[in-house]
Amino acid sequence: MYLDRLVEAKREEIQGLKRDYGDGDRERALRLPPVKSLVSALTSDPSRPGLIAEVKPASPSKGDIRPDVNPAETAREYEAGGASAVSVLTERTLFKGKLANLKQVQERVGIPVLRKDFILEPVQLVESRLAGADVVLLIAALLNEKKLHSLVEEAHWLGLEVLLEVHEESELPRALAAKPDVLGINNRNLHTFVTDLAVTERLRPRVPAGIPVIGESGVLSRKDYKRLTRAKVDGILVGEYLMRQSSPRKAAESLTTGVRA
Ligand SMILES: O=P(O)(O)OC[C@@H](O)[C@@H](O)c1c[nH]c2ccccc12
Repeated sequence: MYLDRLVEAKREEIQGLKRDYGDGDRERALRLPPVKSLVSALTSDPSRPGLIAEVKPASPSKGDIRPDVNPAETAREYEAGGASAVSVLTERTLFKGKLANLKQVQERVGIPVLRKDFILEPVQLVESRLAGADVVLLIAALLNEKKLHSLVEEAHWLGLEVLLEVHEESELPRALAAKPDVLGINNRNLHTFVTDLAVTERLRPRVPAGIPVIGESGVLSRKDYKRLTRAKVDGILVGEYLMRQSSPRKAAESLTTGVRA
């Protein structure tokens, strides 16, 4: 299964990181200026969800989407098109991302930047902060309760915000108990790749007030975007659809304008 292989490859990468990164790097990360808040970006206009637009060169289910994409240019276009935040895939093998894309994007946009990768160990949080992330993704299905808590805590120490992603209702209590900043409901089943917007519709009402919620994956049209808007989410994360349009700015604009909750 691809996810197992991916996690295994990450574990090897983490061994390398543990050799390369030391206390000095963590100290350096702790001294960085504050991040740009995704929570603020998503809650500033309660009348509509914020668009989180993703730089996604490829994916395990679709193969190449836009492997030659210029991440910084695309992110600037997303911002000009009204996006509230940018998500940058940094996973190399299946998503054809790289860590350097994060910094390039962060240096060119004024909106928060999310690092999308498979984070399993605290050293990856230091790496993320130093590479320019404002927010990191954690995936509930990959982390036990103890790991989840310690990663959220360390992320907060480092000044990062945390987007914690769930797909199953059974993951919700554990996810909320970890006190992430934003809860993501992934419409894509990570094992079968099947996307179903009904996942957000089903889980959204199960989340208590007080934490911003975003619907992720499977938005392939303005109609889909409107459907998730009706599910009363604070943000909507869109990757593939935006990457396939010739103008990322116009594509972002077409999703964000005239859509009201
Ligand atoms: O391209 P889509 O269907 O619009 O999906 C974007 C985003 O939600 C998806 O890339 C994603 C959601 N959770 C993830 C976890 C790892 C890698 C990727 C993801």
